[in-house]
Amino acid sequence: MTLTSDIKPKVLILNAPDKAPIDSVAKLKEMAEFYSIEQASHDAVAGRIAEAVKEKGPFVAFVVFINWWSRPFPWPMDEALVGPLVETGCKMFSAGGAGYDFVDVKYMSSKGIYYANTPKMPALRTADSTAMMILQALRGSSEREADARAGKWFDPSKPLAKDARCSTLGIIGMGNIGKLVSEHMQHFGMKVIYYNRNRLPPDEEKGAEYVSFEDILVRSDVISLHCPLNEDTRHLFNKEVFNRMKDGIIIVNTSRGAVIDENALVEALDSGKVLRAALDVYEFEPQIHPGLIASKHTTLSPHAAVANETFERDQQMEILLNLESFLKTGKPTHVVNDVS
Ligand SMILES: O=C(O)C(=O)CO
Repeated sequence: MTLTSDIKPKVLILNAPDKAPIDSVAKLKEMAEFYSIEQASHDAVAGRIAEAVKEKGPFVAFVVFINWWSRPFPWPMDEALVGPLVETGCKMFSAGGAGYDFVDVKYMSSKGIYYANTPKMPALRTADSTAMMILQALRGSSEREADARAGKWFDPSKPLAKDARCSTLGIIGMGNIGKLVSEHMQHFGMKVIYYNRNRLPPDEEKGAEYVSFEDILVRSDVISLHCPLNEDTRHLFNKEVFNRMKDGIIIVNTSRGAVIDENALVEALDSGKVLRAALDVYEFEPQIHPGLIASKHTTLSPHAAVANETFERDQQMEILLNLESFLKTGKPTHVVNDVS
């Protein structure tokens, strides 16, 4: 579908793209008429959408410039939220983030609507943070820092830092982020093995070895998660799976918290089966399991792996590119469901 007509199509936005360069917004304002609503809870935003559709609709697209620092989020993006847009012919939704576990993509596909994500913005930022977290966990930096702050000098009776050059990194999920983490950690001398739904073409493996899920469990010294959260990956790491891993494994997660059963992880940390965990994401955000907070063997950050000075600008620009492509060609740049 190409949107060519003298009447400008209407686009509903949630929050303003306040960090994107003015000219990239101005360009789009020439192509479409924008109406905005503000971030709030799911039910409040559902009401605002229904009202906007009634008073200003119909809209061809709905794009969300989420404010990451402000709760509540309006998720899930489901029929109850966007139904009035769908019923009045909206054809494209987009929000920030590589992940889209908060979106009912099945519902959108059944209605022939695109959902477009922003896979480029988080890739390098998350991979950089993951590399830092792998090194922190290998070195036990949280324990050392806690000692230093408590006025204790180096305690060699505590497990010493593991040497990256003698360690194997198992990556679960070899998409954009997994590939960058593999390259980063090979620079530190780690052997990298990976598990993915499908093996990568050889020229994309770049030194990483494709292995079975079982091999990841028994061969890795560190496992880093980079898979999406879906029905197949929810609690992929549970008590039974932790038991099949090497003793003293290190777990790093910058993907989605619910890929791990947090109760099982806390138990595995307490028993020493898991030596350390470095986590950016949690099963019930923004809550962090008290057992993870209490453990001396965790390095924790509040879903901040992507968050640097430029990420909001780049994320907003990626959403605007999705919108621009949709307005020009009828199809956004990064579709997760190709309904064309
Ligand atoms: O890109 C995503 O999906 C994120 O969660 C950013 O941290």
